[in-house]
Amino acid sequence: MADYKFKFRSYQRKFVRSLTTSHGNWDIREGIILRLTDETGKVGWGEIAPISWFGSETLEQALNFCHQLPTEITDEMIFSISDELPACQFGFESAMGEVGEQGAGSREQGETYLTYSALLPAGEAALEQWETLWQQGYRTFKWKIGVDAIAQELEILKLLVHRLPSSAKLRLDANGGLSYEEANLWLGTCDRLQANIEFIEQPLPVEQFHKMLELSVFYATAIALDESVATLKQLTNCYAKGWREIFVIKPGIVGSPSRLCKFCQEHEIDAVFSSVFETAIGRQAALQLAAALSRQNRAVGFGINHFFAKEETWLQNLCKDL
Ligand SMILES: O=C(O)CCC(=O)c1ccccc1C(=O)O
Ligand SMILES: [Mg+2]
Repeated sequence: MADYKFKFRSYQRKFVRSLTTSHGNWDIREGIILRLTDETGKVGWGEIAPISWFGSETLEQALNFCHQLPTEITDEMIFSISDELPACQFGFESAMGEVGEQGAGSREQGETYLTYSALLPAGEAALEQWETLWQQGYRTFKWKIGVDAIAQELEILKLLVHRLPSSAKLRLDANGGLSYEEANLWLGTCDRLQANIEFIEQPLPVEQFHKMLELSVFYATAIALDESVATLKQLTNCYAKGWREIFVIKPGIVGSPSRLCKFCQEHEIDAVFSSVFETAIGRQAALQLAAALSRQNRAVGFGINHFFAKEETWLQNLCKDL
């Protein structure tokens, strides 16, 4: 049983280009950095980076939770954080894990074996951007769909597939923004293209799970659930209802890392780990989980650095002040 001194601070970070999805534009990432210090003075950092439009708690709920905690907390308190606050479960539990770690370096290891998927800008800009990312070494790309008119997007897809080297893999992410007819059109097109389309991510809204299950049987192109499995409770539910294609796991919002590990060890799911646009603190903890739990060589969706300015020192300054 350990006691920790607890401190936190909220942050705001502007994207250099907005993240455009079928939900609209996202321009500023807001989150919370937290610090736990044990009796011996060992420090662990954690990050709470909710995405409420995706199914996690809101930043306000996370801040309220942090404010009502005492300045001294125990691991019991951390393990009893409500399932309604999945991003908080991740932030506190990963900070606690860091305090308990054996020494620097141990956590860096697994990450070197991961391959990364780069997020392309939505729309036509993808046709230009992929090349820079290819030169940086990326071989898997993700493009957002369901943003513009479908006819226009299907044209861009054909151009993109034509231009990408044949060894590249492409993921299409609809963020739940397609109608059933559009989903059929996308999946049918992907089946016919005979290109390296790795999967279509979350074609339909969360409520239409059974339709996605049908589509996953009907088409050869794989489907990955994302919004449908945003939290561990949803993930467990979709698995129980028979989902056996791909699961996108965003460690930053899925909930308790230890319960996620337990689930992944009990069920051999095909998982793709993905970023929530967290800072280096959350990213480190998320990638550690990805390295431990990834199977089937799925690239992790953490190739998102080009959405932020380079050489950012604000995080170090924030940590120094905390
Ligand atoms: O998964 C990736 O490759 C990049 C991350 C990403 O797309 C994303 C980032 C923040 C919020 C939602 C999403 C998403 O997958 O829909
Ligand atoms: Mg997605």
